[in-house]
Amino acid sequence: MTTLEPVKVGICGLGTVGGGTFNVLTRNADDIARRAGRPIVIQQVAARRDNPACDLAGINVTNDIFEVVRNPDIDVVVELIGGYDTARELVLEAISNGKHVVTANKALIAVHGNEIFQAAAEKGVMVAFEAAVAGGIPVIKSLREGLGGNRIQWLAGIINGTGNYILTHMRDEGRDFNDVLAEAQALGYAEADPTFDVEGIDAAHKLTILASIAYGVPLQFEKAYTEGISRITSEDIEQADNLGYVIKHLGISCRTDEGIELRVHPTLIPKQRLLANVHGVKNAIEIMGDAVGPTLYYGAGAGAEPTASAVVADLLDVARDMVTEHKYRTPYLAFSGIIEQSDQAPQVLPMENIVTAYYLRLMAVDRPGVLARVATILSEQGISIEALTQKEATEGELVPIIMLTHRTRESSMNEAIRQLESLADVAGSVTRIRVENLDDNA
Ligand SMILES: NC(=O)C1=CN([C@@H]2O[C@H](COP(=O)(O)OP(=O)(O)OC[C@H]3O[C@@H](n4cnc5c(N)ncnc54)[C@H](O)[C@@H]3O)[C@@H](O)[C@H]2O)C=CC1
Ligand SMILES: N[C@@H](CC=O)C(=O)O
Ligand code: NA
Repeated sequence: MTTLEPVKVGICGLGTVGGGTFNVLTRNADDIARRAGRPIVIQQVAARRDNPACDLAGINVTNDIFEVVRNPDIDVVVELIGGYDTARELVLEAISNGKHVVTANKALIAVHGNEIFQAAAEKGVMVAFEAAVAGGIPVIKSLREGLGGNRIQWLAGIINGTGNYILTHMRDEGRDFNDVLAEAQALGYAEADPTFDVEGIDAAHKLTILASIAYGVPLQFEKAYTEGISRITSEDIEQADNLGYVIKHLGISCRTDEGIELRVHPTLIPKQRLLANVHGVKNAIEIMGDAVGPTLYYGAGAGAEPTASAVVADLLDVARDMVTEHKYRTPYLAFSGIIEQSDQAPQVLPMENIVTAYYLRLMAVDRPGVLARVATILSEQGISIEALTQKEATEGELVPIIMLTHRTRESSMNEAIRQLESLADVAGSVTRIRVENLDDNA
């Protein structure tokens, strides 16, 4: 029996995830070595400053991340600095130096992934990114390998831990948005720029990656529809609750006859659905395959060691597959030749073409005929109302009118909202929240 050489790893970035990865790799070294069939050793760490959670005694530490990708003794570069530009440069140089790459950087993969995978394929190296989607949940591996026999019909998930943490604490404790966001930042959940979390950009990065793996299409982040949670009010949370729904921030991607839906937005989910009961930093993704039916993946979507769990699992895969010829390895995005055949791929649908149900809240002057005028506008756009509530008001006061509609096309709803907002009876803008209406009966 031949004994394999240790796999030598260089970690770039020693923040939340870098520190977690260092500690998990060190603490569980024996089990990891037995699983990989050889030790996985930390050869070098690049950090701008110490991480108090890590004991770096005896470790080769540099403050130059590029020293790691140029270090001839390193087999695998672990990119945990985050961001687009320097990370892209670092990863492309690592690849060009023949090193395998593990990254947790969804922004990098969603935006520069096509270029990175092309370069990696030419060089015959692996790029693994399990931590990039839903932190510790092994959803990339499940979708890419575990569901490999299925035609994927849709997937929907809570894929931003910070956003879910904020919505959960606002709803359960009536706390202020900014106060809960500061707490999520202190816990290490948020992105360096937290607008990525609250405006849905981070979730759109992750959805882009999942959709590409699900349907075998190139990464197309620029076509994702992105709406965040910053405009969700406690009034809407309460109204949704009265109607039997919970508001969650969902990433949804469906395969339709017209193309692929790729959308991230706040969504009303019926309280009894599993996704409605995912709280705090937890993430969950429901995936519908034609053979398996619905499956659900649940766990911590952010945090040092949950995310490190995924980084280390990737290192194990890389360690095992280093001895396999590149053409026999699992393709980066599950399907072979995605980027080469991009002109034949199904198109991402413009948002105006999607069909869904809606929650609408408008503030109206309480005078005779207002409901009839609202109903006429909706009916002229072919939109039928499933439920309507109007609160009692005293003379001249603005009252909320809350409606749930049946499924309709987004373009019709855009036109109806435009007309509603121009009514003299309606004050301000109309709040629209889409209602989850995915069919999970396989
Ligand atoms: N925090 C989390 O729960 C999760 C984060 N991620 C991703 O993991 C990556 C890292 O995120 P965090 O650890 O949260 O960020 P962080 O900000 O805690 O850590 C990044 C570290 O990289 C260092 N760094 C940045 N540029 C550097 C450079 N040029 N040279 C040397 N050091 C440099 C920073 O000083 C910092 O210590 C990001 O891509 C993020 O999106 C993914 C899943 C979960
Ligand atoms: N900021 C992200 C971190 C994990 O991807 C999140 O909150 O989900
Ligand atoms: Na993951």
